Amino acid sequence: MMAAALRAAGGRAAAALLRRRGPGGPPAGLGAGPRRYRYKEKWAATAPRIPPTRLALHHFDVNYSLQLKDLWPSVRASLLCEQKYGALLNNFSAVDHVTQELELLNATDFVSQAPKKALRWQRGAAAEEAGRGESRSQEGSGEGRTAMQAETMTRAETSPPLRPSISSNIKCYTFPRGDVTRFRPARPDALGLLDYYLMDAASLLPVLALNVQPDDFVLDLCAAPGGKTLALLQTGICGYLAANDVSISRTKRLYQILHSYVPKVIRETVSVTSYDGRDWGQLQGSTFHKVLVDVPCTTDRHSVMEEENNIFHRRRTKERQMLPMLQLQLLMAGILATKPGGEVVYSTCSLSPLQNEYVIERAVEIAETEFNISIHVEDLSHFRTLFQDTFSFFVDCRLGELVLPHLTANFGPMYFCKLRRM
Ligand SMILES: C[S@@+](CC[C@H](N)C(=O)[O-])C[C@H]1O[C@@H](n2cnc3c(N)ncnc32)[C@H](O)[C@@H]1O
Repeated sequence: MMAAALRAAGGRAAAALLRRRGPGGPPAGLGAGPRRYRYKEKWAATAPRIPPTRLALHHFDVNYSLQLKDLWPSVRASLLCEQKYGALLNNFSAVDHVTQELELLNATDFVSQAPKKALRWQRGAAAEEAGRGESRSQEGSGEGRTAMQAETMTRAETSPPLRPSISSNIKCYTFPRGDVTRFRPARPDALGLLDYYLMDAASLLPVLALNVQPDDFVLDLCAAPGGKTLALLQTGICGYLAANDVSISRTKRLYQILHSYVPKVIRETVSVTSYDGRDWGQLQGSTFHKVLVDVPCTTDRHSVMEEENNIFHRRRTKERQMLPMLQLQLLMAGILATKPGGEVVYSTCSLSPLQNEYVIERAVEIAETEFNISIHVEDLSHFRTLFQDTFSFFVDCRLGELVLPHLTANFGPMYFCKLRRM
């Protein structure tokens, strides 16, 4: 029975996976253990339980090695190592000296650093261009050449900043590449509001991609436990913020986070609901300037590390297989909730193309054919330039951007893609 299951599960990789016995693994004897402990297939009443983390890893070995090729072994190792966090500063907290404290530890705000780095990048490109111009016009006077270079440099400095205009109000500190220092737990101020929120720093990228503008009506369709809702509130410019999540228990955690980080007057402006997000398009269609659709997914890092609440548990197979459908329905609802001209950011914390790019492609197609809505997939490739010092990006996405876990920058996975409703 086990041998048949192994064959069905995909042969060599599964066998290799099962040879190594990890914590909570199947009984000894599946692999190279002493002969007397070997599992006697014909005597066993039930097949040994393979832990969901092991099933997840096997599933990823089979699928992601095809997608990521040579990159997979290092991404795999990173998924199995301690992840890095970022400290999202709470602008509502009155704790003093947090930034000084973090900077003394050598942490930097990767959000505010990005435009500076982009400017340096633009200057570098301009200098290169000026250098090329110089070698083209050998005959120009020294003075003339300097003036031309200066003009090119000034143009670079005054040229519009790389899109998006990164919201300067969001501040998130991270330690440099290769530095695995941990942040201390958050501390309360005199009113009990915590000074920062620890989160996967890559989770901020979908919020930054949303590029909230003053007075925007914003919908966070799958909001709990609330890290991204909190980041949206840190911009301080939402005209109206609706935070929805179908799960009542997770919505309670969202309330707790709002309570721990946001003053009452601001909290009360957030509309928290527990609808099935798939119905939202019909409830409040064409209403929002910006919609975040941060869908349930295989949460790849969690799936290889935690047995509890693991979507690779055998009893959740059907639910897992149905995820791309649920994701598509949620994205469609998000598109329908957006005003014409408004924007949707879709995100997952999975590497799976089936949950990422295929969902986008299907949604664009369905919007066009069934709702007569044309969608433009926005280019976010400048994120790779802006944030290359902090995150490792996969360069081969067709649509959207994907942060790959890396041993020196162990954030993600995080896929995000921005759509404009025309
Ligand atoms: C990836 S989590 C969201 C994380 C959240 N955005 C954050 O940053 O903290 C996905 C969420 O989708 C919610 N969800 C699942 N199905 C849903 C549905 N049909 N409608 C709305 N929310 C749903 C889950 O309860 C879960 O909280």
